[in-house]
Amino acid sequence: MTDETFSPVLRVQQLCYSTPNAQIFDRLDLDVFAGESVALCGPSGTGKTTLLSCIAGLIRRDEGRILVAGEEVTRMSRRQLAAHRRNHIGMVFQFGELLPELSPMENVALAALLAGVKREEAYGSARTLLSELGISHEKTPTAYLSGGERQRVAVARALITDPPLILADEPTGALDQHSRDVVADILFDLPKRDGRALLLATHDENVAKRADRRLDLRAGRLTGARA
Ligand SMILES: Nc1ncnc2c1ncn2[C@@H]1O[C@H](COP(=O)(O)OP(=O)(O)OP(=O)(O)O)[C@@H](O)[C@H]1O
Repeated sequence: MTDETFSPVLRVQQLCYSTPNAQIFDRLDLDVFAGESVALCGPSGTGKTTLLSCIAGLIRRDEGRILVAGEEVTRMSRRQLAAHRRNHIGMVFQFGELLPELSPMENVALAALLAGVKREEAYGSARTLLSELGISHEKTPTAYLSGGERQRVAVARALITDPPLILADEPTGALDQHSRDVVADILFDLPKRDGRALLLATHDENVAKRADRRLDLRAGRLTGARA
């Protein structure tokens, strides 16, 4: 086995970030490996969304390094970051943010088209993924879908570029119990099935306990571990 086998998909080293009002991260470290799910917990306002945003390169950190799939995103230009993100990071948010006037198929295929995939292949992969996730409303604008359906479309969109890292921010927060279980099943299956790394921020203890490890964000650092 090479060293690469043991390299984390996500490595955060000595991350520091402050807003004008508060220090959000104080030399925070985090590794997430292929095939592993990690729940990111902690009280409201401690910086879970901010951490996911720093990892995705949507917010520039003050100090520290972030590596995704072995590449240091904290050194990339905006353009490099956008390209790297499209191919290496899939993101799922609380309300399954989609383009409401577009169908599930269009929303999902668009992510692939933006990543440079050819039209036929993009639509073919979108159809396969949507069918795997049980979405049959190929032509209905996503505005008319239920919360659970939208969230499953959002998962399909996150997966279409086959990213090694999935970031999920309260992905089940807006759902009823049944949809919550369905979406959690799909997300926690990803590391096991495809060897992806999953980092999921949640307030829901039932969701958090399904992760391989649970980390709590407090006072700018991560604590706690469960194998
Ligand atoms: N652009 C900004 N300018 C100033 N403060 C900000 C900004 N973005 C976030 N914050 C502050 O940073 C802190 C962390 O916010 P964040 O949304 O990351 O917390 P969170 O742990 O995800 O909270 P929740 O669990 O409620 O979603 C909060 O105090 C928030 O008000």
